[in-house]
Amino acid sequence: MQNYSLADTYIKPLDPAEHELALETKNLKVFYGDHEAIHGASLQFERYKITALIGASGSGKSTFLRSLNRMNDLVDKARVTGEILYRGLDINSDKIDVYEMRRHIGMVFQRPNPFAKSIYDNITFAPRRFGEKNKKVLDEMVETSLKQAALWDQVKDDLNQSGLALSGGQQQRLCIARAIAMKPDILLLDEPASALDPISTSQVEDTLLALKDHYTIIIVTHNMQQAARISDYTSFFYSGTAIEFDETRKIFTRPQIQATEDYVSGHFG
Ligand SMILES: Nc1ncnc2c1ncn2[C@@H]1O[C@H](COP(=O)(O)OP(=O)(O)OP(=O)(O)O)[C@@H](O)[C@H]1O
Repeated sequence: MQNYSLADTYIKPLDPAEHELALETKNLKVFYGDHEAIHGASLQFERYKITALIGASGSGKSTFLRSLNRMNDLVDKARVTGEILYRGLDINSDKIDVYEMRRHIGMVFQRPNPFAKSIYDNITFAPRRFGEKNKKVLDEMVETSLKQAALWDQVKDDLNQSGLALSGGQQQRLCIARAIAMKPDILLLDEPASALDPISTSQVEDTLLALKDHYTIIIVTHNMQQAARISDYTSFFYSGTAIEFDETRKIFTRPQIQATEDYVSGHFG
């Protein structure tokens, strides 16, 4: 594989006067033991937009994404430095209540992972744990989040069926519904469609496009067409560095950096 300079980067700045920011990282580094997997990423994420993180396997996309709601806290030997600014707070600080923060910054994983419970219980599990007991409120929450995840019409007649009885695409939309039941501001998705067939993938993409009205979405994807189809901004990661960040149409038509150009045009390596 050709070696590209990690110093050669282009990160388009988003002027906060014109672009409301939902989240921003400043010099974010992630270490696994002595290995520095992310080399000081400073990226901005605009509110109510979809930002795609692309790059070859091992370039650090998932590591970066996981750090945005401190999932790396759960990874042995992982250490994160730098700032992750959300509503003026650095969520990487020791003073942050991580469980409370994750209500605002939710995550959906690569493989659909519904609980072995009913559809209703999948969605109400976390809200009940956070103290919501009112049946009417919970019912509304189930209906709203299933509607937002474009699953309501398919499951409304049997909310007691097991989440595991749904198709893969439906399970992933149930996981999205479960994540948005907590009304987060930001949804992090790590290759949410990679385990799905093309029809389910397209349904999940439609769901994400519809969710953009209410949520800021940051998505890791290996699928270049998917990034081009659904995202407003794209960041290209190479060897632990956010090499380029710009509007998606620019990344795919006129990238500033050779490594990005080679990656998006399939001439990488
Ligand atoms: N739990 C871990 N422990 C140690 N090293 C890790 C761990 N997770 C990831 N890494 C290392 O960090 C680097 C970035 O990996 P990461 O999984 O973030 O890349 P990625 O771009 O998401 O890859 P993929 O597209 O294959 O998921 C790699 O060198 C990887 O080996």
